[in-house]
Amino acid sequence: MISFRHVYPSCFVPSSTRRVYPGRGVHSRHRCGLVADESCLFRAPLHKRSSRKRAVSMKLTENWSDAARAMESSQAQGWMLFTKYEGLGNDFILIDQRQTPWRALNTSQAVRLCDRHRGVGADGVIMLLPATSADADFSVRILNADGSEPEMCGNGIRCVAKYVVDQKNGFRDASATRAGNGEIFRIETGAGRIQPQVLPDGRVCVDMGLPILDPRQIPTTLSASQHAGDVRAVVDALLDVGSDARAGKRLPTPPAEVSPAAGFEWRCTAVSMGNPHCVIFVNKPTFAWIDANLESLGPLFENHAVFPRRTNTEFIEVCGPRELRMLVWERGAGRTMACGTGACASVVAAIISGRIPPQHEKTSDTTAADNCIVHLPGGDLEISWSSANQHVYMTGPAKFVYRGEFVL
Ligand SMILES: N[C@@H](CCC[C@H](N)C(=O)O)C(=O)O
Repeated sequence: MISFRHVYPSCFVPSSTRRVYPGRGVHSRHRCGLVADESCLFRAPLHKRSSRKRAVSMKLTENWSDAARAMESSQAQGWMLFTKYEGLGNDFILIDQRQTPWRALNTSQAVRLCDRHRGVGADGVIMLLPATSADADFSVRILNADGSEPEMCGNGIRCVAKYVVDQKNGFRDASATRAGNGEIFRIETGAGRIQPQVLPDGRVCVDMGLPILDPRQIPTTLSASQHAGDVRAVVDALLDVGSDARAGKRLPTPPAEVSPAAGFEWRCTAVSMGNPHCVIFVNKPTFAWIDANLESLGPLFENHAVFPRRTNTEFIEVCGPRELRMLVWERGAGRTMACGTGACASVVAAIISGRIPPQHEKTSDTTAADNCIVHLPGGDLEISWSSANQHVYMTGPAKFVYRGEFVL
């Protein structure tokens, strides 16, 4: 027996007082907030024009076989089933098209679905699709909240792996921490094959592959300044952001203790984890100032001319010998509570720039790695950079939020 819990009115927050970070559950201006203790069906017709039609109708069910039947008949009428997952508050609408091919979402449909006021609300949409080669289990296509298509998404891959494990169990207890049996999934992404594994403690460890440091492949027009192993990398390159009059007007004057106060010259280390990242190391007061001004500052980095495919930007305070604190402005999604590829890129940047001493030389010992904890607004990620195969591994949680269906 599934019990349901109304979250209205606690989730009904007037837009003027809404928190910067969106809620993890059903979150809407409409009186629709309803979260099940174990699971919840949420039916959201996303009509373009009439705001009245946008009102969300709930469809409650007491068991999952009823739900599955209801979903099947709904699909025949054009309703599409989705499942919402979150990894440290970075939230995604998963659409499983492995068995039931459906047309791919286009940019404007993804934008409408991700809209936190008029849609379901998420940082991105992830479509699970059949594999295109024999050495993969399935593939994913990812869309950012602005409809653009990134190559990779670390938190999203953890969510997808957890989804596949929960789905095998019919989503019973999906919202509880469900132990994995260590099965490794081989997932094709725009950044190559990525391998997540759901661990016995329910967290997901992802082999994120090799970091890319060659500026042409990131891509950035910033010049490589330093050797990192065999390649030349962009390390602490000078980047002018916010000093021109138009940009300057949008930024409040930083207090004296803020490090880039002189002309807004930032030091940037560029790393790709399949998608581009610009990592900026700052001191504690600067970190606080950036947090207060991220909405003005973030787009200036994201759209800077030196990043021809735009960039994700991480602001990092080194807060311990092997600990980083991170704020992120994501390409195509803005401020998010966490970014898995960003945390991996930041650890690589901290090591190649000498801010974190490497623990190991290259070795054939597969257990040797440089380990680091990254504190993000949504929680912590464990990142380790293997000294044996130079792959980066990311470990963190992924949680079921609710299931629902939409028509577009
Ligand atoms: N949040 C993600 C990254 C999603 C893609 C990114 N916005 C991009 O455009 O590259 C993560 O956890 O890695």
